[in-house]
Amino acid sequence: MDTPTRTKTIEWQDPLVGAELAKSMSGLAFLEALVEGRIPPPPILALMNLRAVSAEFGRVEFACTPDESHYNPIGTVHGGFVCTVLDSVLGCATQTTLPEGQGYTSLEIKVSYLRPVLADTGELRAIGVVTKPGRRAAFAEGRVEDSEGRLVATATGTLLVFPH
Ligand SMILES: CC(C)(COP(=O)(O)OP(=O)(O)OC[C@H]1O[C@@H](n2cnc3c(N)ncnc32)[C@H](O)[C@@H]1OP(=O)(O)O)[C@@H](O)C(=O)NCCC(=O)NCCSC(=O)Cc1ccccc1
Repeated sequence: MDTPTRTKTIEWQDPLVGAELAKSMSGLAFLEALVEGRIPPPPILALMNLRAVSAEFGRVEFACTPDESHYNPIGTVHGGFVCTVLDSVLGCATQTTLPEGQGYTSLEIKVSYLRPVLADTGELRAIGVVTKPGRRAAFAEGRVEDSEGRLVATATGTLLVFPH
């Protein structure tokens, strides 16, 4: 079938610069620097129109604007997009609780998709909160809301904490 091709251009910076800087900063200092644009944002943020809005100990807020390029074959934004947003805020909320020298990675995430996201949904707000920080495991929860404050998705997750 001959349908018109649509394109978009993504620009990003070397992701290893920020990853290296993270090793010599507390997690909160790193997230504050990301919010204030003092470190190069990881490429996934550009790919997903995602940005870090605020960070405090145990809590982060991100914003993103999905578009048609994020669609699945059933005419809505792919569930993996919303899951990735939630994985990001759960991870970054956990990072804010970590001292310098501690790293983390996601172990598992459970997402509930409450409302579909469409190309005209507009900006989404994602909030991640640490339910319980830990020396070895952290537990976090998150939610995504649309611009009218309607709940779009929720998640809970577990993260592994380890020395860099
Ligand atoms: C439909 C349901 C699952 C259940 O809804 P119900 O139990 O009936 O609850 P309720 O009546 O309270 O409605 C609540 C809200 O639900 C929406 N809505 C409901 N019915 C329709 C409808 N007929 N048409 C359109 N929208 C409908 C509507 O916004 C409504 O809000 P409102 O009250 O108007 O403000 C809903 O929770 C939902 O859409 N979740 C998101 C799922 C999702 O996006 N998953 C990820 C994408 S899948 C993927 O990517 C995987 C894949 C990959 C590759 C290839 C293939 C697949």
